[in-house]
Amino acid sequence: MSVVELEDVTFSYTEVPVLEGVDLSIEEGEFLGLVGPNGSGKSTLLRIALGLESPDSGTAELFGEPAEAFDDGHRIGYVAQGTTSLDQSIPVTVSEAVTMGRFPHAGYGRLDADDRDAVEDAMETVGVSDLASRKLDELSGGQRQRVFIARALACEADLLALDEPTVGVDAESRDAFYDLLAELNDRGIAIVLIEHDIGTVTEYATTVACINQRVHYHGDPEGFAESDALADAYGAGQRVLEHDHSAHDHGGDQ
Ligand SMILES: Nc1ncnc2c1ncn2[C@@H]1O[C@H](COP(=O)(O)OP(=O)(O)OP(=O)(O)O)[C@@H](O)[C@H]1O
Repeated sequence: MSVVELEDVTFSYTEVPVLEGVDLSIEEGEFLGLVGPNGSGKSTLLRIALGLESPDSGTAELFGEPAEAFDDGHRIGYVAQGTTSLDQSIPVTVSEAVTMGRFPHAGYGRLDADDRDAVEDAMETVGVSDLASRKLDELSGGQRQRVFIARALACEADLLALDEPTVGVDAESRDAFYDLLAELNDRGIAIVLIEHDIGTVTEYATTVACINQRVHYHGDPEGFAESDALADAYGAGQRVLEHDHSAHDHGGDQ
């Protein structure tokens, strides 16, 4: 069973079509990098895949169920666009935020020792244990990002969906964050990542989809670098490949 399955999806907000005839799937254990120019429909596609928006025509399924009716929300960790650059006060500590992720497993009742262990393990995995009592608004964008991932881990999410998660995050934290994603993917968590830096996508993702209203490429990162999809989707002549992906394979074997 696919984690995500989109078939012939068409969508528009106004009379201008945003997505047309989009077929795309994410399989268990896959790390899909979703790229495309500004305004090409990436966030919209992700929102449709997660059941947050309904297609005008076509179908969207999550774990084999219609995405819109999917009610096992704890199986998905979604980090929406702009999450790192929150500027409002968030009077919640790191440990409270991660604990919230555990509530579905405790039936929204009292957390037992196993639940508390799961919360500790999740904070440990992403390296935020020493920040447990800090408030979210006292953290850097990169640290806050890790907390969102820890919450998804405490949830035992099967899919992490991340929409430009490292905007506003410094380069070092950014690399560490993507290394963490690769590690989680190696443990079997499916990942879909929207990211503008194509070098990062081809370095970390196991599959790449390039969209601009329709799917211009869907396949392995190596094939993407050699295909005409970049020029097709972005317009000829635009230089978007920034790194040599072949030098940075994270060792995933999907
Ligand atoms: N709520 C909305 N109402 C009307 N138009 C919208 C809305 N949200 C997005 N759009 C338009 O739909 C198109 C696709 O937007 P979307 O955010 O999906 O693209 P994107 O590829 O994620 O863009 P970016 O890379 O710039 O974040 C854009 O032209 C955008 O202006």
